[in-house]
Amino acid sequence: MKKLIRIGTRDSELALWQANTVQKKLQNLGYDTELVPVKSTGDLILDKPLYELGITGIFTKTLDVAMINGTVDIAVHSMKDVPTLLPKGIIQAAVLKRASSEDILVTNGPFEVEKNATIATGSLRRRAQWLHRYPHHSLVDLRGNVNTRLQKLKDNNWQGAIFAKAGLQRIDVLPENHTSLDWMVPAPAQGAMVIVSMKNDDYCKEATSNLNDFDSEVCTQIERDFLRTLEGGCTAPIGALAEIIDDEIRFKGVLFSLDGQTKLEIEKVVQIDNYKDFGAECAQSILNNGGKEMMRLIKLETK
Ligand SMILES: NCc1[nH]cc(CCC(=O)O)c1CC(=O)O
Repeated sequence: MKKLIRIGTRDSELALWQANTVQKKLQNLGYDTELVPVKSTGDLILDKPLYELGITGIFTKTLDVAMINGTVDIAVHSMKDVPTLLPKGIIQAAVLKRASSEDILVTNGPFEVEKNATIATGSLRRRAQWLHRYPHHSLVDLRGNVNTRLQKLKDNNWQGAIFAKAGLQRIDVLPENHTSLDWMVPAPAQGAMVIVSMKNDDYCKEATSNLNDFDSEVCTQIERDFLRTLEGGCTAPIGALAEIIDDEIRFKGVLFSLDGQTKLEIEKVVQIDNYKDFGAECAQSILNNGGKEMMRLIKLETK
């Protein structure tokens, strides 16, 4: 029997673009769909850095509740915003083909890294990696959706702000004045969109399975296993990127101290067939080589 699939989404322009994309793909497959935008806590509290709020899943919780209450059937998220442990009863139904995973610096006019500079970002991971490379720079916090952040950059006397390239490309606001930060390790699953559904909803699971991209699923799983094994529910400067090249997966994972001074890093290659425990093993190796102590300090400092 044909059912209406109600697609839950945040109401930012980027979230709506992503949910719209999923809606179109499902409609092309013959499914009936409807978009249901909701406001998330993460979009309402904008005056504090994310890590200070101490809530994981701040962008996804409202939609989890809507799905459990049955007011929406599926939800579309930027996968990097989704906690590594999903609430009971909710499953990852599909990972869409990943876009660019890269971080970029959007600049306010000409910019030379040698000089003193003020760079804006709300992310511990971006902040730590920036300070590791440019210890003489100052960093300021920057929150809000993509358009708000672009506007704040224009309104302030900062030299630049850091963004995920995929987010700017999706809503077509990538400014000309940007530089690629190919040395920065992205957030686990950056650039990937995920659809979640209820575990017992066979109709939606079947419908959305058509949208899954296996390579993106494998790479994001490795990155998120790495994250889950390292952080155990807290927020830390962690980057991870897995890429499939021929029949191999190349992985790079990093853990930084909050001030960016200490960096633990792993780079490893694995055959695709052996990907299952790979992310967790890479994290274990970091934990055994100084990572445990570093995570303990990060937890103390972000409390
Ligand atoms: N936390 C905000 C967020 N979540 C997903 C994206 C961009 C899209 C993506 O990475 O998939 C962004 C914006 C940014 O980091 O600049």
